[in-house]
Amino acid sequence: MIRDVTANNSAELKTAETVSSIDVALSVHGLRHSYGGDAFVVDGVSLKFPVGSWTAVMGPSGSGKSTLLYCMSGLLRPSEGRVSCSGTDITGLSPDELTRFRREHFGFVFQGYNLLPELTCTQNVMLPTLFGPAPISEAEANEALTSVGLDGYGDRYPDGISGGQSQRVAIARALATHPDVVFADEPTGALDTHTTRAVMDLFGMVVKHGQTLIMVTHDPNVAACADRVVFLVDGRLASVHGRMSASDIALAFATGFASPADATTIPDDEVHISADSHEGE
Ligand SMILES: Nc1ncnc2c1ncn2[C@@H]1O[C@H](COP(=O)(O)OP(=O)(O)OP(=O)(O)O)[C@@H](O)[C@H]1O
Repeated sequence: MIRDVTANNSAELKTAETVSSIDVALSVHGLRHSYGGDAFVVDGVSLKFPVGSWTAVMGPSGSGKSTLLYCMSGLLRPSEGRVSCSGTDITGLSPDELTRFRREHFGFVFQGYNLLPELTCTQNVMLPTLFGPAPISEAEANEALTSVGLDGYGDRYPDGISGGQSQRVAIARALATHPDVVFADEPTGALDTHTTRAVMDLFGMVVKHGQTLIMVTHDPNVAACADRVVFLVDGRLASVHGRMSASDIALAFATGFASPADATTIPDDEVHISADSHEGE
């Protein structure tokens, strides 16, 4: 059953608390983005992401998922609205400040891995930190590779490893600086089912360690691993759910995202999430 994350019956309230009463890693208010002209591809999104939560952003092709992710992560400056992280409104930062902030607080995992072929796996993990104030050592990069199951792969080059291993290098690179928030855009889009499962297990570990994960995906099985599923339609929040099964997610797609009886559209700031969503994992 799709769980209504704003359900107001008492049983639900016992296991849920408002995000406003727990630590928030990232907060987005009134986000709108246009690539030019009057059309907003992200149109008035407000959400809060609790520390240590895992959110899947889903919706039809072209609904603005990637644009939302890029605006939230400071890769794209939104046309309107605020994005706050650790008490900083990142939409108010200068380009240099924003680059620094991203480097210190955010990690990124993309479908295409974005590994440089001329560099070894270790060097790829180290690379983003080399331009900042706290470059990581070779040993730290290798430790990050070990944490994603790639012990001994440091000297290999990207063209000598599989797609799944490449994605794990990309995840090691994203995690090496211990970012507060990891943004992932279709992180399993190019992976087979087995490797997808391994990447989801890794993400589960990341979240258990208190990092916050925000992931765009088309895959109901992948989204079913998240604590919360957010559906975007035409740049707007269609509905926000707690943990969903893959079949309920598929049903939501089939019925237009908000039709299932207990799905809900969340008002601006009042997003509820299960307080015990990682228990028993
Ligand atoms: N750089 C850009 N310039 C102009 N329009 C863009 C740009 N990037 C995306 N768009 C448009 O913005 C809309 C939303 O795109 P976006 O990639 O955010 O959607 P999406 O939901 O992630 O799509 P998909 O699931 O197909 O990846 C689309 O109509 C797209 O064509």
